[in-house]
Amino acid sequence: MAESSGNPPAERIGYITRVQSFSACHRLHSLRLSDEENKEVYGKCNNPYGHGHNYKVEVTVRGKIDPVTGMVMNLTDLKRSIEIRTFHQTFLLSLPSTTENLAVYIWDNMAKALPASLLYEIRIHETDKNIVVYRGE
Ligand SMILES: Nc1nc2c(c(=O)[nH]1)N=C([C@H](O)[C@H](O)COP(=O)(O)OP(=O)(O)OP(=O)(O)O)CN2
Ligand SMILES: [Zn+2]
Repeated sequence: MAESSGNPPAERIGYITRVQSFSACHRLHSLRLSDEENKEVYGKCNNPYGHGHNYKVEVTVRGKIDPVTGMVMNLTDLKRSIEIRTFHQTFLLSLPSTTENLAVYIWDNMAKALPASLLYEIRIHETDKNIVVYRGE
């Protein structure tokens, strides 16, 4: 890539994303609702036998593109952080296993693994049509 001469380039902000897939079975159920209320709220997804999804999780970090390395962060390091922090643990079932709660859970784990303020977004594809985004708010 050609480099221009003159003033140094302005600070550039980039977003980089690593995708991780996994399969899991779940049942939507809240311990704070009665059996009847659970059926009412979650419908077929409250079936006691559960059902499975092929989840696709996108972890996006946001940061300055280092002028020397050309990277926001090394994607190989991001990959390792995701593998270590996120998917070798069991999702706590004290909460309903919605994709929203899963996104918050993954956010909280990734926040422990990444440099402060880099983590930008967790995006989960529960199915091709159901997508949840969490940005730590
Ligand atoms: N706000 C949320 N709503 C629902 C969630 C969730 O995580 N957050 N999850 C589900 C279920 O997990 C369910 O598996 C999804 O059901 P559905 O949308 O019916 O998905 P299908 O693939 O069966 O739908 P098709 O459109 O027929 O392909 C429900 N709600
Ligand atoms: Zn489901």
